[in-house]
Amino acid sequence: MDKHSILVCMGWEQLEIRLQKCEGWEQIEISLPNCSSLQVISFPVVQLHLNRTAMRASQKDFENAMNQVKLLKKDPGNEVKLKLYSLYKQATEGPCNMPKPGVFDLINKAKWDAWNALGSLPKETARQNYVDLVSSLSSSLESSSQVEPGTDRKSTGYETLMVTSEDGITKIMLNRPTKKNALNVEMYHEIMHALKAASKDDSAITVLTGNGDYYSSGNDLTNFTDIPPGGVEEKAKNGAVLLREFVGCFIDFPKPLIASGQCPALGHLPSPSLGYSIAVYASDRATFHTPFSHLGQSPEGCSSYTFPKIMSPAKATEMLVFGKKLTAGEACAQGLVTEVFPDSTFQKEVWTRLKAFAKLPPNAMRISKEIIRNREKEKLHAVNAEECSVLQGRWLSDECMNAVVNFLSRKSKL
Ligand SMILES: CCCCCCCCCCC/C=C/C(=O)SCCNC(=O)CCNC(=O)[C@H](O)C(C)(C)COP(=O)(O)OP(=O)(O)OC[C@H]1O[C@@H](n2cnc3c(N)ncnc32)[C@H](O)[C@@H]1OP(=O)(O)O
Repeated sequence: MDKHSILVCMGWEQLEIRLQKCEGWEQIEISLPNCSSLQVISFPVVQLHLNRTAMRASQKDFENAMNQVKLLKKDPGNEVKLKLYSLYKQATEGPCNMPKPGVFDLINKAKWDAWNALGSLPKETARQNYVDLVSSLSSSLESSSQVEPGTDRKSTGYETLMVTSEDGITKIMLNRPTKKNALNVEMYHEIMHALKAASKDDSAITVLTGNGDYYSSGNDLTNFTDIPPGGVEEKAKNGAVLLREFVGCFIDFPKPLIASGQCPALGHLPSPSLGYSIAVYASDRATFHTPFSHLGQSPEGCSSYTFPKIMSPAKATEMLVFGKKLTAGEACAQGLVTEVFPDSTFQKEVWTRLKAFAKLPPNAMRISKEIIRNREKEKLHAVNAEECSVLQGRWLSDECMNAVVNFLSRKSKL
C-alpha cells in the first residue's frame, strides 16, 4: 500500500489528509489529530474511484511522450509498437475509418487492425493511455535491460554482425540477439560482405557463430512485409536473387569455414547444407531444425541435394519435409555435425581446436578444400538456382503467406 499524507492547517486545528492507493482505488482518510481528546478522529473512509478523465494528459505531456519514445534505448517489440501506433492514431485522428489494407500488405494490415481495435475510444483517453504506456516503458526498459554489452550495436562498421580477426581466425558473429539472430535483408548483405572480406584477409580459417541464446532463427519473417511498388511478385523475385547470391557466397568461399553453435539453430544457417565446405561444432544443448513445410516453403541452401547424400534419403525426408528437429547428438550421428562438445566446456574446447587449426599452413588448407569441393561446385550452384526458383513460387503461395501472418500476429511459433 502506498501512503501519502498532507497536513492542512485550519485555524488552530490541524487536519491531516492521508491518501492511500489500494488495488487501483484511491482512499482518502481525513483525521483531526489535535482534537480536544487527543484521539484521532477518523472520518468514515471516503472511497472513490478517481475518474480517469480528471487526470487527462495535456497536449504537452503527449508531445513529451512522443519524444521519449524516440529515446528508448531498447526496441520494445512489435506488439508494444503496434499499441503505441494505434493509441497515437486514435489520439490524433480519432477512430479508424481508413480502408482495410490487402492481406499481403502485412505491416499496414497489422497497424490497421490495432487501430481499428480501439473502436470509439475517446481521443483524450487514447492520449492518456499513450502517455501512461510510454512512461511505463521508459522505466521498465531502463531498469531491466537484458541486452549484453556489445549486443545489437554497431561494431567494425557492421549493423548486424560483430566481426573480429585474431590468431589467424576471422570470427563472424551474427549479432541480433534480441531477434534470435533472424536474418534480415541487411544481415544477408553484411554476411556476404564479411565472407568476401574474410576470403581475402590474412586469416587462415573463418568461424561463423551467433550471439545470444539462438545461433539463428533463420530468415527474418518480417522480410516478407516490406512490399515494393512492383508488388509481392517483385518481392519474391528479389528474394530469390538475394538468396541465390547468399548461398553462392558459401559455395564459393575458399577458406575452411567452421560453424560453431552452442544453441538452437533454425532455418538457413543450421544448414551444414553447404555440406562440402563447412565443418560444424555444436554443444550438446544445440538443436537443428529446418521447418520449411511448416512455413509453406521448400528446402534451400542446397540441402535438397546435400542432406540426402550426407544422411540418408529417409532421414533427410524427416528433416526437410516433416521438419523433424534433431538434437546435436542426432545430427552428429547423421553426419550433419562434425563433433558435439559438452555445453560447459564448449567455448574452451572449440577455441583450443580452432587455434590449432589456424596454425596449419593456410595455402595447403585452401588447396585441400578446393580439391574436395570443386568436383561438386557446379552441381551445388545448379541446385541452388533450382531451389531459389522453387522458393520464389512458394513465397507467393497462400500456405507461406498464412504461416508468416500467423507468426507475425503472434499466433504461432516454431
Ligand atoms: C519474399 C521474401 C524475401 C525474403 C528474402 C530472402 C529469404 C530467404 C529465405 C530462405 C528460406 C529460409 C527459411 C527459413 O529460415 S525457415 C525459418 C524461419 N524462422 C522461423 O520461422 C522462426 C520464427 N521464430 C520463432 O518461432 C520463435 O521466435 C523462436 C522459436 C525462434 C524463439 O521463441 P522465443 O519465445 O524464445 O522468442 P520470441 O519469439 O519472443 O522472439 C524474440 C524476438 O525475436 C523475433 N523473432 C524471432 N525469430 C524471428 C524470425 N525468424 N523472424 C522475425 N522475427 C523473429 C520475435 O518476433 C521477437 O520479436 P519482438 O521482441 O519484437 O516481439
